[in-house]
Amino acid sequence: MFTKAAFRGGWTIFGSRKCLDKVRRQVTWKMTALHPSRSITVAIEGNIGSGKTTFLDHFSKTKGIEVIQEPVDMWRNVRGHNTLALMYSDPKRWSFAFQSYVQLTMLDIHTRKQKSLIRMMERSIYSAKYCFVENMHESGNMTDAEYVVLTEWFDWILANQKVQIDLIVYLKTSPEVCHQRIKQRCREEEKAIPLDYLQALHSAHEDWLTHKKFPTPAPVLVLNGDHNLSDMYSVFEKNRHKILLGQNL
Ligand SMILES: Nc1ncnc2c1ncn2[C@@H]1O[C@H](COP(=O)(O)OP(=O)(O)O)[C@@H](O)[C@H]1O
Ligand SMILES: Nc1nc2c(ncn2[C@H]2C[C@H](O)[C@@H](COP(=O)(O)O)O2)c(=O)[nH]1
Repeated sequence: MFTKAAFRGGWTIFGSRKCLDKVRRQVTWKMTALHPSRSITVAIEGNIGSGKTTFLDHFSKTKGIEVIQEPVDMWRNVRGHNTLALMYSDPKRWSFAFQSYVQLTMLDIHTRKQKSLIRMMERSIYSAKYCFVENMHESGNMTDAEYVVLTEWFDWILANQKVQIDLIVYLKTSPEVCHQRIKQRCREEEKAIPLDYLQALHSAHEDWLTHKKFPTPAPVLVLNGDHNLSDMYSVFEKNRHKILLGQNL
């Protein structure tokens, strides 16, 4: 560590005041880099099977980070009804009901009291609307009337509730890789997910996060999610300071 003398007599040890100021800036930046001055929320976005849970598991080991995974188990058991399975089995019939409940559960997460300085949440109310609801409406699985009712709810929530996020980490994983990983994970309800559904969801994420077809509520940090597991951990660590500062440096 730098001693007080070093700072006081900077010119003697560092050769010049300019050099000392540079060192001071670097030390200050390093010291704040892992401890933002206010609470921040980071949303991990990406296709099904893109590696979001793996990302969250990795950072859950860091002290001072609160991790909230997607409430999939709540969607699988709404007072005894598995709405996730219903949606996959008959999307035309169940997309609206399922997305209504997704929107409610995500709102609940966004508005929960934050337990740590840094909160990392799997997906957000934004991707539910801008990716999944858009895809269901475009694919004809949601009627115009259902779409506008969900949009009215969404617009009211944004106008009346605190659902802000400070950084979006976008795990950009190719649909083909997601498809392989979903098979590997073999979640019962997802066994029949076709590649073209993942391709449509990839386009929806790209439309939102890359082409900005819809507002992005925070800076977007794009990480290539196609690497193998050990390389992904290196990618996570290489970007740790950007992720924990809650901004795309
Ligand atoms: N980089 C990777 N390489 C190989 N398998 C991975 C990688 N990341 C995740 N997986 C595996 O793929 C499946 C889906 O990963 P997961 O993190 O659950 O994705 P998501 O939460 O985005 O759906 C899991 O079985 C997980 O162990
Ligand atoms: N139709 C929607 N499905 C959603 C939404 N959010 C998540 N999901 C599905 C996709 C997966 O089958 C499962 C968990 O997602 P992972 O990406 O974590 O595997 O839930 C949504 O808003 N609409």
